[in-house]
Amino acid sequence: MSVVRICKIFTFDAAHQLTGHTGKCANLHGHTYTLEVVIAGEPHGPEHPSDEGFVMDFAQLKSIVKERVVDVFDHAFLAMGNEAAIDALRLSGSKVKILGFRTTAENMALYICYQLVEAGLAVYSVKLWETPTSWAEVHASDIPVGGPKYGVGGACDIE
Ligand SMILES: Nc1nc2c(c(=O)[nH]1)N=C([C@H](O)[C@H](O)COP(=O)(O)OP(=O)(O)OP(=O)(O)O)CN2
Ligand SMILES: [Zn+2]
Repeated sequence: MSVVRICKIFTFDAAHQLTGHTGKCANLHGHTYTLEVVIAGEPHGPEHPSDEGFVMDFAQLKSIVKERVVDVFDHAFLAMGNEAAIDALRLSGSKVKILGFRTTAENMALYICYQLVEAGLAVYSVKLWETPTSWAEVHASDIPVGGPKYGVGGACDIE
């Protein structure tokens, strides 16, 4: 049998702020993110009659990515943890997800990839489109055992 890669594509809307950035992204702003999740494996054989020919049922993949990532991030303020707006947003009842790292496309792709590996998926890669012209891609095989390193300046343990 041959290894085949399959992909499912998701979108979610979220706000973030790159505090300390010298450009426009230092402002609190939002994106409609597109997430491409690629799974690798050999298609099932006749011993799995329902899923024969599938690497993985797209419906099952959708359900896991939705629960672990999309539903967590959608319509949230994705925060490192030190943004001044957090308290006001929480007071107003807004959804805030503290990630503990600077919410660049690169760091978010690393985080998402690791979350999905931890969920038991045979992740090959994730690609996160932050805008229609900007994306970051992570190959699961490049993530160290124990999880991604986000950089000394990007870590934050504020909860
Ligand atoms: N390497 C990175 N650079 C930037 C990131 C990032 O996560 N990684 N993030 C931002 C901003 O958050 C925002 O995404 C702006 O990005 P940009 O591509 O510049 O957005 P535009 O709307 O200006 O895109 P155009 O297609 O060029 O109009 C900034 N940089
Ligand atoms: Zn942005």
